[in-house]
Amino acid sequence: MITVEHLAKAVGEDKAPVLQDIGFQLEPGEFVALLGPSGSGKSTLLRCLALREKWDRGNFRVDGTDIMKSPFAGKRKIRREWAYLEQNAELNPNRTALKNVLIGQASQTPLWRMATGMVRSDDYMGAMDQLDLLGLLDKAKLKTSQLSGGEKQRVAIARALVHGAKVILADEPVTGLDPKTAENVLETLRNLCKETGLTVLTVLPIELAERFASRLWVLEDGRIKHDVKGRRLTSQERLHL
Ligand SMILES: Nc1ncnc2c1ncn2[C@@H]1O[C@H](COP(=O)(O)OP(=O)(O)OP(=O)(O)O)[C@@H](O)[C@H]1O
Repeated sequence: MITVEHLAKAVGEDKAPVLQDIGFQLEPGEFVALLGPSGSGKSTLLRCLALREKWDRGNFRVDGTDIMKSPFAGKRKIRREWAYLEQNAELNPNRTALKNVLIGQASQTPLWRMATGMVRSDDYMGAMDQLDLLGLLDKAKLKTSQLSGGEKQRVAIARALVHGAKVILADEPVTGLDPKTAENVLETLRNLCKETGLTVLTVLPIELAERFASRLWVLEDGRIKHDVKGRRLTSQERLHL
């Protein structure tokens, strides 16, 4: 269970308030789409939850751990168990897609493994399975510098899944993908949410959000103005989107 209360964040030199009072509870297995006009704070919210931004205020509890009050254990938990996927996936361009998936992110992998690139042979099959699931089997041996933006994003998702992420925070993961590939990626994530209890928070276009997410949040004035489960948005709720 993830609980956030009164999250506030101001940005820039003039300290413009972007997030003013964000609060929610999330159960394992939820697939949340963040919606809202440009500049409404969707990326800022994901970055705050990934602890890539310092919070100005707010309470944050994950599975009973108070993240703010136990900075060391709390932050380690988030860095190990949560994956944050930026709009431009952070991958090693000189290594293949497969190696990127196997080696993992700096926060999830022992240093010696990052440095040497050594992996256990039994990890190999799992990585190939995940690349296959995301439609990347034929790209596994290519360096990620040779992949498109969408392919890199899917490698980053495969990497998060292989390393057992419990929560994925993904900023516009299907932007730039062709419609069929985008649907495949979102269907994979949706199935993982249902079958494994993975939690996903992501920024998506509204059409895809309504088809794939189990919960829709509309951000406005620094708050979650609408929190909708199991249905589409009404015309009133989508007024400013
Ligand atoms: N580091 C920063 N310095 C100054 N302003 C910032 C910073 N980060 C974000 N902002 C501003 O905060 C506001 C919210 O930005 P954010 O990227 O979170 O919005 P968004 O809803 O994700 O927008 P979009 O849909 O266009 O990606 C914007 O006005 C943005 O310019």
